[in-house]
Amino acid sequence: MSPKIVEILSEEELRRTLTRLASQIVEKAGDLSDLVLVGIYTRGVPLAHLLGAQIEALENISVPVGALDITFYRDDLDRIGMRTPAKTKIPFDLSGKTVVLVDDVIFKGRTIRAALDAINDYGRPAVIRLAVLADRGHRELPIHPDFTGKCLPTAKEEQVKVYLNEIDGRDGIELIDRQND
Ligand SMILES: O=P(O)(O)OC[C@H]1O[C@H](OP(=O)(O)OP(=O)(O)O)[C@H](O)[C@@H]1O
Ligand SMILES: O=c1cc[nH]c(=O)[nH]1
Repeated sequence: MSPKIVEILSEEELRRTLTRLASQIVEKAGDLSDLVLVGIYTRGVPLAHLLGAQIEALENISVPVGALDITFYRDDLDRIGMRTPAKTKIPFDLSGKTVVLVDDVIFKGRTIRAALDAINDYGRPAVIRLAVLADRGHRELPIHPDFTGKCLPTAKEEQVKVYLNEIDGRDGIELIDRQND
């Protein structure tokens, strides 16, 4: 049987959600000249650029955007083995900055735990916040987003899939249930 797929956010809803997240970040970030966005590969990176563009449109200020590869900081690297080389691009010092980490989905929280570890290599930010497009619950660590696009109660075996035009050729979020697959 094919998996059951339910649309959670349409293209339009996803873009509207990004606009809201950008406004919330602006509202809470304090001095915008200290704000930097760091997207986590894979889809956190285009999301961080989209949020940066929205903030620029709202506030007429250019926010630095970096890209973080957390692969080497995962707590299961032994099990999954070495994958691709690090692609991190943070060509600015994070010391004293307000860093907003950006990812598409938060689930167990282990990716963000690794990201906090990785960020240490690029300076000591004044503050680190977390923005995600979808929070599907089931955390295994005490990590919670500060900015959430969509809170999505899910079953553990379901999958939340974010599609972004920049990578997937379309925008949207789907909930996928492979139980009867
Ligand atoms: O909270 P967690 O349980 O750590 O899960 C969340 C992470 O899982 C997905 O990444 P994935 O590892 O699938 O890699 P990808 O982004 O490169 O597809 C997602 O993009 C988050 O980064
Ligand atoms: O459902 C999930 C779980 C982790 N990461 C995702 O992108 N989706």
